Amino acid sequence: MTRGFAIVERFSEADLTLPTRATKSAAGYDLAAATDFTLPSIWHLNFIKILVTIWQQKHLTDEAISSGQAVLKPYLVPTGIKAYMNRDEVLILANRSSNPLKRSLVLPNGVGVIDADYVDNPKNEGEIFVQMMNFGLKDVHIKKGERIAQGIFMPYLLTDNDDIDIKDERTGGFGSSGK
Ligand SMILES: O=c1ccn([C@H]2C[C@H](O)[C@@H](COP(=O)(O)OP(=O)(O)OP(=O)(O)O)O2)c(=O)[nH]1
Ligand SMILES: [Mg+2]
Repeated sequence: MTRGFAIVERFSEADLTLPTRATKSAAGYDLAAATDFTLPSIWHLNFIKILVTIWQQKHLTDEAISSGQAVLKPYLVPTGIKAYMNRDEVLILANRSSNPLKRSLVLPNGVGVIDADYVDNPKNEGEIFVQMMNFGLKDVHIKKGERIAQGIFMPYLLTDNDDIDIKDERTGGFGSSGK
């Protein structure tokens, strides 16, 4: 087994399909949403929410923001998919170029980096989530099975003095290795 995709346990009964490439020379494997998912427009803040946001900017601690208490935050769209690969490879998650153009959907992290040691981690089995924000005026309703991003497998290189004795094992994602 060199590299590939598998469905995570919690979606084993959900009839998901594994990512595929759309054309002969497409670099990216298209990843789809595992469930229906609504991405609210970032502009849909009513007056109260605007006040709350201003208040939060002043008073929320970093911990509260990272635990999801901020009003303006990215959403994590589940894919129900994990990716396995060789240790010296990485899956780069990129937006589909049609997403910003047609649906105002942006990946706030620019690209997602799916590490080889993310797969089967004890916290979420290595499920890939796509971070998204909707900069359009209307809410966007994503349907289960709709393609939302693409994953490109690539080799990565190490520096001369790389510390090959790193013993830390990945326990999750999204800040699991500390700040
Ligand atoms: O768009 C993304 C980006 C990352 N991940 C997962 C896979 C990746 O291996 C892990 C950690 O990502 P990264 O190293 O970019 O984030 P971090 O903030 O440094 O978290 P950590 O401390 O867990 O490394 O989170 C996703 O599912 N989707
Ligand atoms: Mg990291």
